[in-house]
Amino acid sequence: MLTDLFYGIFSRASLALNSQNSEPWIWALPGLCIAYTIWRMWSFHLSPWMHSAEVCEVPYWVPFLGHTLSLFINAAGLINRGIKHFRGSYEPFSIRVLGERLYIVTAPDDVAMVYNNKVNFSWDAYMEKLLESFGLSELARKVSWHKPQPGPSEHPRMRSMNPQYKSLVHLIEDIYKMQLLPGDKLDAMLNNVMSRLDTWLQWSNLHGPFVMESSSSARTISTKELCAHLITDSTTRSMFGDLIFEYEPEVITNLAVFNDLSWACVFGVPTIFTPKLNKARKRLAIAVQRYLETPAKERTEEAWSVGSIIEATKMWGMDEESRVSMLLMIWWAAHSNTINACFWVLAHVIYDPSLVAALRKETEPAFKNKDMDISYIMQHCPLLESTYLEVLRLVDGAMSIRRVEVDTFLSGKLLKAGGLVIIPYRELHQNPNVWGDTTQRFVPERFLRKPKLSSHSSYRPFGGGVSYCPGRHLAKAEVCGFLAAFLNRFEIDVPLGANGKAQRFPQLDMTKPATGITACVADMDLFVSIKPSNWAK
Ligand code: HEM
Repeated sequence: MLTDLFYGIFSRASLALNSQNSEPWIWALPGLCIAYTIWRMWSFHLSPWMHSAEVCEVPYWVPFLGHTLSLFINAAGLINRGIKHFRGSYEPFSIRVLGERLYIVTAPDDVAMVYNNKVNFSWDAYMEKLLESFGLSELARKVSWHKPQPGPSEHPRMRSMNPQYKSLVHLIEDIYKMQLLPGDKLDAMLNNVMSRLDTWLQWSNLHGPFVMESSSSARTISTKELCAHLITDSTTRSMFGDLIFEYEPEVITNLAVFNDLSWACVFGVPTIFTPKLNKARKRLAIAVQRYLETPAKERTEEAWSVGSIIEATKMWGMDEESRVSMLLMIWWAAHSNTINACFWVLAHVIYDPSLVAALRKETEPAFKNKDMDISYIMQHCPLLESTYLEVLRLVDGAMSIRRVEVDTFLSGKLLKAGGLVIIPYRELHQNPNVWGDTTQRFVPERFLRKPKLSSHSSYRPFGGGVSYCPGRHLAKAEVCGFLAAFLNRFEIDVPLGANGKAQRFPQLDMTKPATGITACVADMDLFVSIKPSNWAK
């Protein structure tokens, strides 16, 4: 009824505004004001009061547009505003983006329920969006969700490769889990990546575009470039071998551009606005295309998962362009977050000399031989692990997305079928009810003092439920191994900046929607001066 009244007043006012006669203006403006006031009263006061079981919406000024701009300009600020608007109750609330309602879930128990109930809250809808954003054709996406049936016409390899006859998307997820969850296949990949990182982090090998200045005894390093270069190189070679670098010598530069701008791809920004991203993507796609055309027997260094995914996409009859897009997506997932994690862990540690000393002491036994002992680092370095978990808590700006399949109550509030649920990690990781009054501070020993926090429902750097990151073990080895080797092999100093003042601690770039660990502001970096440590010379 109120809606009818609102539209009645609104259409009379619009008619008046469109009229040639100037007199109706006198009527039109107050009419519009009244209509607008009624709409605000109804939407944000009366309706929530009358329908108390429904999820309340954060007020906004412009109908339809709602919070669209705020979401893209400062998602964390918007969600924080929502939490404050509902007086820190952490009950589910909603925001409006281009006319659609998005449910924001931040209370630890609600988060656990969304992740655990994969029937009511589906991950597949978001995966479908991701496949589209990465460039899979409509037909390829249809093919990817198709569940094959056993029978005489099935591909001869189907039964051995896909004994449960899952859809291609779910088969690829399984392949990734087999590669990355603890077992022989993870060991093979982890040893491959770590031995490359170990080799890079020797004084005699540490040359590249990340070296800003160099003398025989010291080098100035851009840590941002260093992390990007070493992690991309080691991860990429462990996946595709050296062959991909023959097909595209500028792999590292193009992947850096792709990573920086991947948010635009994930959020479906039209390609006309992203020429730099398109160019980098095209170069990488050509390299992957050539890789796909290379016979399997010549792709001798590839990871088991890469070979399996290439075979599976062929078996499903996916078109070539979509196969390339699928591999690009997997390649991106394998290194983009790890680069940023490495950078932030390094930055937080280097600014704290007593932590540098403590971590050196703790990790030193892993370097008593020439090669780094990664199992020692993974199993016997609790302060390093705690530091890593604490940095992830502070810098992870990603969100999990699920679609509500069936009307479901969370904390007494009704989430309607068809709506999208967003779980924003930053807000989970800053919740003062969980993290106390030091929530904003870097406390390296936090997880050492309270180990249970790492499995708390409000700590989700790797997501949860069906999409719980299978790469978390590899990521931990890469970041912790990288840091331990850097601290043990080099004496490190933070020189003054170009302006003669102390370098500012790098800032998180909160102006772009994050797809994982938040990147550093584009024109900030952390330059360190390094010398070989005495024993490593
Ligand atoms: C610090 C580093 C990393 C972080 C913070 C991270 C974070 C995440 C998160 C939050 C998700 C779940 C997304 C969601 O629920 O919407 C995810 C999924 C995934 N991650 Fe990671 N990740 C990291 C490293 C890696 C690495 C090294 C690999 C592979 C080598 C990897 C492979 C994947 C894959 C394949 C998925 C999708 C899982 C699925 O569809 O079931 N990640 N990651």
